[in-house]
Amino acid sequence: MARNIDGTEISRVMRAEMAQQVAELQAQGITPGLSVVLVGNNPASQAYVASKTRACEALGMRGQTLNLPEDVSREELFAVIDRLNQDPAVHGILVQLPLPAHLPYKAVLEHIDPDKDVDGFHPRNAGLAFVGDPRAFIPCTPAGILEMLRRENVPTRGRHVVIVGRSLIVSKPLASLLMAPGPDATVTITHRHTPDLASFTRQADILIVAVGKQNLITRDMVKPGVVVIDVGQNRVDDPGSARGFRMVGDVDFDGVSQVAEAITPVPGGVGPMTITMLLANTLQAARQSAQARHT
Ligand SMILES: Nc1nc(=O)c2c([nH]1)NC[C@@H]1CN(c3ccc(C(=O)N[C@@H](CCC(=O)O)C(=O)O)cc3)C=[N+]21
Repeated sequence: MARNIDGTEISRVMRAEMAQQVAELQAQGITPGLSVVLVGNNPASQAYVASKTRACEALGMRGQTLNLPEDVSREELFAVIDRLNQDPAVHGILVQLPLPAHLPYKAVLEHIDPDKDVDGFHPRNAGLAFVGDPRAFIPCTPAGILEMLRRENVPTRGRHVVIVGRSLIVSKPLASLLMAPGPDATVTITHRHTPDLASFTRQADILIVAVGKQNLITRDMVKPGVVVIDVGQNRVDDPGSARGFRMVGDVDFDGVSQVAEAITPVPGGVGPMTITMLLANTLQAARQSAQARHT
């Protein structure tokens, strides 16, 4: 039976460490602040944004949400971002994705000051991360997965990591981080056009799944002893539960647990770690802005 990798518990430890660092900054007169821009009223996005700002406040940081109407124009959204870019009390800016179709999300992400881009989605940060420059903000989900592997003593050197999915937000930065000196993994990325997915996933020493499809990975598709990281966040109807739904990942947890060495649950795995790394990036942004003012 697989060991559970508990993202909630790792997050609790990391957030306690960070609360201490926030207190130290506050003693210097700096309160780290995150502003989240939410366009429209998608219930899942509203829930994620609320948990991000709540996590900020629990650490003694400022968490602010700017909720803009679904039909906001590109110019109005840019003006809001300009204002946050210029506000010295705002250290981190996050524009919640996905955006409505009429808004060009790449141009929007490029409009954020790269020094406040705590998501790490601005091309400058993506490029810095790609070349291994420590000044980059690392996207929160990849950073959270690396931190989990490190803290759970999962070796990566020379191991075959198979990543299912090719997203800009998770898979591409994660592949580049895992193959870099340090982690030293051998990395394969598969995606919707990869024939015979199982022939790849069965080779994985570490299998990372970031697609958004319930039960994509079943027990027959993994090698005994594999470490499985499930990035999926899928809602399934559950009329008996308080919210009317429950969260599941992309992996058939019960089946794959029979053969895996370790596995991250959903909820309580990668999700909380993503939020923890967002807090870490906001703290880093606040520290760097303090340093910039002293030089
Ligand atoms: N600019 C931007 N940055 C993001 O980082 C970003 C985004 N847009 N858009 C959407 C995705 C999704 N995402 C999640 C983070 C944590 C949980 C999380 O903590 N989930 C809980 C369960 C949540 C529940 O039960 O409702 C868990 O896995 O334990 C979920 C989803 C960040 N995203």
